[in-house]
Amino acid sequence: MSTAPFATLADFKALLTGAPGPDTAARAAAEARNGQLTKPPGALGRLEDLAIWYGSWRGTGRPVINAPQVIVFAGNHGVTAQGVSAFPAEVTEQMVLNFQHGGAAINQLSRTFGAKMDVHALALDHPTADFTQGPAMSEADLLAALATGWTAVDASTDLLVVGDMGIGNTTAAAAIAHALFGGTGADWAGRGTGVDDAGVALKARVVEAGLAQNPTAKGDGVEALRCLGGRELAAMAGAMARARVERIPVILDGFICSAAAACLQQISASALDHAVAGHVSAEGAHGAVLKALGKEPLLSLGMRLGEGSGAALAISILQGAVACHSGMATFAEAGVSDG
Ligand SMILES: O=C(O)c1ccc[n+]([C@@H]2O[C@H](COP(=O)([O-])O)[C@@H](O)[C@H]2O)c1
Ligand SMILES: Cc1cc2nc[nH]c2cc1C
Repeated sequence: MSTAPFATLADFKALLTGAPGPDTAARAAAEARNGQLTKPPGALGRLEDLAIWYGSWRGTGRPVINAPQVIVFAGNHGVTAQGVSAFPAEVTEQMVLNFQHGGAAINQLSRTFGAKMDVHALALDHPTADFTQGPAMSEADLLAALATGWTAVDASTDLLVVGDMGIGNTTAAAAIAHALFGGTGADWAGRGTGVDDAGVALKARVVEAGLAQNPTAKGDGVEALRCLGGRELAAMAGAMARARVERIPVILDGFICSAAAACLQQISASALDHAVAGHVSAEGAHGAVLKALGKEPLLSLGMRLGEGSGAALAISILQGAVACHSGMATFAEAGVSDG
């Protein structure tokens, strides 16, 4: 799709709110099949739920995963002027080149699990405004970034991972979490790329200053994304929304991806029904965000890289779940006594 089917934020919200749910007949068929497979009931644990969930979104009781897509979105953040990251802002662009040359972790993980990987750099020469001074983005900026995400999703994709690259974006994600879930700045500020205790305390103050400067962001997913987010967060939200509308299952990545997802969930309570949490990252507040989203992470490996890396690793879990569900023999087929 070359152009997004929304021209206004109201259109975007309406698309998300009106998105179709999973296929209940496919779900019933998948559940029935799961009950006949050559294993004790429930013996594959959460893999069974995953396969049934996946089939319900793909509209089949016996699904396959043929075309996973990983999309990495990159953006620059004006809030880096506050000294909130352990790395300089130019690393964002340098890492984009690394992605394009195949040298990043996400390149290796995407290839390992057979996912197509795309990279979208969003106006890196024009960082968003420092949100301690005013809104990070205008409505036009937000719409453009949402549209970039929306159109980046291949129509043929059957499993989506969205990743982020943006020096300073753990501060943006913390500010979004503060806006949507309350608490204090310290509840959401973490080490990001590796700031020390003084750096975390500074981030907490910056997060609180951001919400004080942008009161419309409080409790409002669209305004939180516009005022406190960044272009890559908005593009991730746009891609996840497209996937929701097209019934493409999504694996959520870390703290930044989850903050973008939280904005969608605030807009529509069912906006993340097509998503599972790939992992819980080492960023201190990620677990609390996942809890607020009602998502139990598949993996907990101490990762805090972003790029979609934790979610890409979790593609393998879903592939395993779907392979068992769709490839195993039934008791009748295999001539195994079913007790
Ligand atoms: O995904 C996560 O949970 C995560 C946690 C910590 C850091 N990151 C990555 O590190 C960058 C942001 O860190 P920072 O310290 O610059 O805010 C950005 O490129 C993220 O992808 C990502
Ligand atoms: C080197 C580097 C790689 C990254 N990948 C995602 N965020 C990152 C941040 C840094 C600093």
